[in-house]
Amino acid sequence: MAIQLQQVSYTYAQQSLWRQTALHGIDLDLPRGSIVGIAGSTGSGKSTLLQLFNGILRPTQGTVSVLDITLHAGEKGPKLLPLRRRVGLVFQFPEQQMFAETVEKDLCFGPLNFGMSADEAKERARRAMLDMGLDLALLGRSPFRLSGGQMRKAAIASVLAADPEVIVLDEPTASLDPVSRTELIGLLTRLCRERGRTVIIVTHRMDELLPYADRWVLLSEGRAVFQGGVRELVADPSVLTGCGLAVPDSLRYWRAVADKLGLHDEAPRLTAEGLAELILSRRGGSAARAEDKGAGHE
Ligand SMILES: Nc1ncnc2c1ncn2[C@@H]1O[C@H](COP(=O)(O)OP(=O)(O)OP(=O)(O)O)[C@@H](O)[C@H]1O
Repeated sequence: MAIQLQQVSYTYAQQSLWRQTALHGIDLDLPRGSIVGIAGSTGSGKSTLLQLFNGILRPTQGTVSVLDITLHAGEKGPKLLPLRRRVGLVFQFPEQQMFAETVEKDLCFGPLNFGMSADEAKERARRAMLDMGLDLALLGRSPFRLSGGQMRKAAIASVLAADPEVIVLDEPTASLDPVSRTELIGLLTRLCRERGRTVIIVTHRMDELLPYADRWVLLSEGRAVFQGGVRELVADPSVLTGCGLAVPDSLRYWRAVADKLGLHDEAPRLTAEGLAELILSRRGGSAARAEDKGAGHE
């Protein structure tokens, strides 16, 4: 497993009279080399949960195991640097993680801190910028003189530059244009499928991640009310509405088609292209005629 939580609770402001318990008794198993989507309504505890994964927050109860590092409630110890080296976290608000004078210094910070040479760090920074589709001319600019979308991309690039084994992202596509959103999900999918990285994404846009996620965790009022694959979500979308989420369009379309064509045992097709291909293949002759017509126009 990449990440395991056993009976984890987290309470903010433990020293004061006012306490807010954001997470209650969470058990989680997130497999290595998978893409995991985390969803839940506002205030359900998603950002708090992510911050437990790289030790920014320590559990107030229970145990968090990340790769081979285990953090127990109340424990203080020298485990944070190795953990942060292996688990990169992209914050919900990118300005919370950009702090250096220039974008380049920001992107080099992780690689240098983890022992790379200056040249290696600069090369990593350059590659991460290109992966994120950012102009290299921005390397010399202050992160605070970037547009919202550029800053989000630079914040993601600063995590990718350190090449962590587990990449955790809090609403990474917010403030990105539709093309950049698709490209980012594509890049993260490749990092998972081709390089074995574990990718964990909090999202309010389930539709864009549904075709790629291996597993979903749904949170409601600080509790993990669902853990499973897309087939389970398709079978019972009421788990979504039960925690205040709308059923994503792609799930609704798939259910409508599967009901009509009696395809309940098929793997859900959650992209427009996948669904269209399936419908056409079921219509057989009509599909062939449509192709013939298309060829006739060439
Ligand atoms: N620093 C903090 N101090 C006290 N309470 C906090 C703090 N941060 C979050 N909370 C509370 O913890 C609960 C969970 O917050 P969290 O930010 O984890 O939710 P979320 O699911 O990420 O929400 P959103 O979708 O709005 O980003 C909320 O009730 C919130 O008010």
